[in-house]
Amino acid sequence: MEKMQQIVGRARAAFRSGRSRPLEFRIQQLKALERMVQEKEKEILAALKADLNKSGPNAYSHEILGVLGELALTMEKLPSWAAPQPVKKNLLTMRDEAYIGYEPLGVVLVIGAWNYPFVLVMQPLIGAIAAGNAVVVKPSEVSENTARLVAELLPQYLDKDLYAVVTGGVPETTELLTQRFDHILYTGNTAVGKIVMAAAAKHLTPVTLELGGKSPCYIDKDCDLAVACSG
Ligand SMILES: NC(=O)c1ccc[n+]([C@@H]2O[C@H](COP(=O)([O-])OP(=O)(O)OC[C@H]3O[C@@H](n4cnc5c(N)ncnc54)[C@H](O)[C@@H]3O)[C@@H](O)[C@H]2O)c1
Ligand SMILES: CCCCCCCCCCCCC/C=C/C=O
Repeated sequence: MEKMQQIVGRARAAFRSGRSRPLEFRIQQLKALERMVQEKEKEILAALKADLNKSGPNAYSHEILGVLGELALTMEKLPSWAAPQPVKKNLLTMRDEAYIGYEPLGVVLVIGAWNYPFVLVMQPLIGAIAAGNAVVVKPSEVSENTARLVAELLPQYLDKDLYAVVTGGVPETTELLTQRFDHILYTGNTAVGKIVMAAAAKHLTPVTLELGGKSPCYIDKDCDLAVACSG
């Protein structure tokens, strides 16, 4: 418990320092992330091969291209996305300067799933950094090589206190979820989605849940029905 408290506490203290807020800082961190993906492409593809036997072209198109695309789009658009938006004045606000300003939430937790273990933690991480937050990333323990690589690489390229990685499975995630976050992004199955939402509710933390259970599935006649239906 104390370990998770320390990790989240360190991220919160770093967030409170205010250094994640300036646009230049966010873009610099996103550039560093882009450099990480480009420089460590071979290691990322090797981890995906070891975990899931993904071929190079499949892993590159599904897990690397999307991350590089998200980074490029975010770095290009961030100045306009983050800019204050003017709003129409009314009787109550006619003497005021009226605009919508976008504020970071604080400390965001990203929990990834095993099937796209790199892209599913990187894309939410990109959004959270772009919005000026501190982030705790918890990759899926099922894809252990990718999880280990993410934990090894992120501190080499990003601000170590603002952006932390926690590895581990159910016990570690359960412990992590006792902490207060300002937003939680979870990808995975629906049953665990309910656990995440219940833990978040204790702190009135908003959640974004990318759940399963809605994908069409074709089972051919030569499949073992017991195995195919066991999930
Ligand atoms: N909607 C989407 O974008 C999307 C994308 C990818 C996967 N999925 C869905 O995700 C599902 C696969 O995910 P999974 O759940 O098998 O992945 P998983 O086993 O990797 O678990 C996901 C995460 O939940 C954590 N976790 C597991 N049990 C927990 C518990 N009891 N308490 C707290 N945390 C726990 C794991 O540590 C992991 O980080 C599939 O149904 C798939 O369709 C959805
Ligand atoms: C040759 C180009 C092919 C591009 C294919 C891109 C496909 C992107 C898929 C991303 C998957 C995101 C993870 C979703 C998992 C759901 O379970």
